[in-house]
Amino acid sequence: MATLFTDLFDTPVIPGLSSGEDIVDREEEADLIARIDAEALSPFRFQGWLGKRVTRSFGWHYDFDGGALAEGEPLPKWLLPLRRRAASFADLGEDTLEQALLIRYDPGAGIGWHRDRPVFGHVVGISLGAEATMRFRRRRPDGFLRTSAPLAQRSIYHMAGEVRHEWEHSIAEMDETRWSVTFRSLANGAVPDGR
Ligand SMILES: O=C(O)CCC(=O)C(=O)O
Ligand SMILES: [Fe+2]
Repeated sequence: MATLFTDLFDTPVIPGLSSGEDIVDREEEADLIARIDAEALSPFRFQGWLGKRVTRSFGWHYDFDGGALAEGEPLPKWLLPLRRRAASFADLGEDTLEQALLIRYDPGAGIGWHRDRPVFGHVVGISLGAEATMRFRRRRPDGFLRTSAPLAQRSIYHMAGEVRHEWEHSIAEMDETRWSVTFRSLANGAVPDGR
């Protein structure tokens, strides 16, 4: 199946990265955006800095200030049908996507270079509102290998394997508002009591 992230020969641009278009329709998109905006979103905190994007997580909360994973509030009911679709797209059991992160990027907000925390496993993201470009880079002895992929409105992506663990990703500041919902599984051993 050809996806946004495949080349002419249907090879993923980066192994482990796949995407699909129109995972929700326009009406569902408008409803999800209203639901996200109705949640108490707060500026992303990182080691004392406040980011421009606003976020809220459910299921598990990774505290970037303290560097710890903590159990959070359960996923709200309105997110469950979207999680079901995300899990089906990524061929995962829906219960394995234990964390949900809501983000709103107001104009001028983006997300800097990072790899998602190792306590998480699969990352499945849904893009709402303005289209963005996700940039990818991987360090090589002689510099960075770079590529990018469009995050179309109402599309979904899945990061696992190489793209998830070997590459960093970022989104440049945008002029228009974008919302995303990302679902994550936990990595094996992320929770000390072994559950
Ligand atoms: O907004 C997105 O789709 C990506 C967010 C992201 O990279 C993250 O939360 O780690
Ligand atoms: Fe990320």
